[in-house]
Amino acid sequence: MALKCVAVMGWPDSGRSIASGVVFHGVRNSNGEPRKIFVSLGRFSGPADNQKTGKSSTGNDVPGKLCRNLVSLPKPLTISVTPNDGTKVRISFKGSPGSFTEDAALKAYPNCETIPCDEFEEAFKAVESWLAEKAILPIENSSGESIHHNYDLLLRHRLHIVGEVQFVANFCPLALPGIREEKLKCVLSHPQALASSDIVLTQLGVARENIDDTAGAAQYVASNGLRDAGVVASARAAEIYGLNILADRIQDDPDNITRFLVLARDPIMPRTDKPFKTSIVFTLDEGPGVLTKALAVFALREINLTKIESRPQKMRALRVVDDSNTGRAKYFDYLFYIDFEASMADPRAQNALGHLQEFATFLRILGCYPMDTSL
Ligand SMILES: O=C(O)C(=O)Cc1ccccc1
Repeated sequence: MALKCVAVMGWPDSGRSIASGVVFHGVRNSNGEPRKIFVSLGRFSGPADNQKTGKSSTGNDVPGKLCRNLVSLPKPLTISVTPNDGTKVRISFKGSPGSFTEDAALKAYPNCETIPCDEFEEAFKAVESWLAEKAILPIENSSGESIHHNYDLLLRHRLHIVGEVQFVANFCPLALPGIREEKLKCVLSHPQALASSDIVLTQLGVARENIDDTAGAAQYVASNGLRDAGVVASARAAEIYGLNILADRIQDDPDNITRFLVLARDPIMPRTDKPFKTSIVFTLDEGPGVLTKALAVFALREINLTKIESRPQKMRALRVVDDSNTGRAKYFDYLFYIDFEASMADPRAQNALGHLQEFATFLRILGCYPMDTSL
């Protein structure tokens, strides 16, 4: 099997983006048809540079006054690249202003304009429709929980992973000014924030109510003047919605890290001068030892795996959109998501994926991006 790499560049002067990418040819499927792994594809970059949404965290459509000045700004990781025309990079995220996801966006892109969305799907669509240049979404945390829904969205959409952000969320109990923690009967927050703050919340003896957005919970308590309800949210949420910070870092594990992915319409060019990670998803035929064989393609080349996730697909069709954007219904027994520590510019990674493709029934590279080594 010959593995050929082709770098494709084109149309820089025509108002279109440079189509840059790496195509791996030479593999045939069981019907003898050629198959290829397509890493990336150029896109039209013209329209919508001045488009704005009505909903911007910097546009301040948010009620509440500043209350305390206890905000610890996240340490910059700065993947940050400001667009050439001097405008701020627009980053969509699910949640309200003051959420931890927005904190993560500001860590990586300190000067960005964040675009709050009601759902993860909307954050993807904001990028696809040019309302945002990037989306950011949580994917897993160091307690071992993965956000499975977001894995499904990665596959259903054709955005590329262009970065990761590792972020230690500082969970703070918040309440209306003048309310002491003994007065609280219940605490509202994202299930992950509630679960991670179990020891302190148990000591407080409060009921817990799940809301899928910590900052949204803060906004709710503030705007409804709830005197017997607190929230677990960020110090920035306290500032935005005019709540008091009752304590700091109440998480059971002070080092619990949440990992976020940054997505964009175009992939970034893989490099080898700094540590890169690659994320892939694939399916295998059923049979004894096939997963071992799949993992061996990395072990043989001494490529470290940082994540493996499997998602059963027995019960429902999944609409898969590949880079050619020809969506079709597919039924898989299992999807395997793997992150490995190598750049696609590294021949070891190219050979490993060429090898994997010899027996994988589906393979897509979700992105190749610099590792966040800031923590
Ligand atoms: O609700 C938020 O603030 C989020 O951004 C989701 C989340 C919740 C807890 C930890 C990390 C991200």
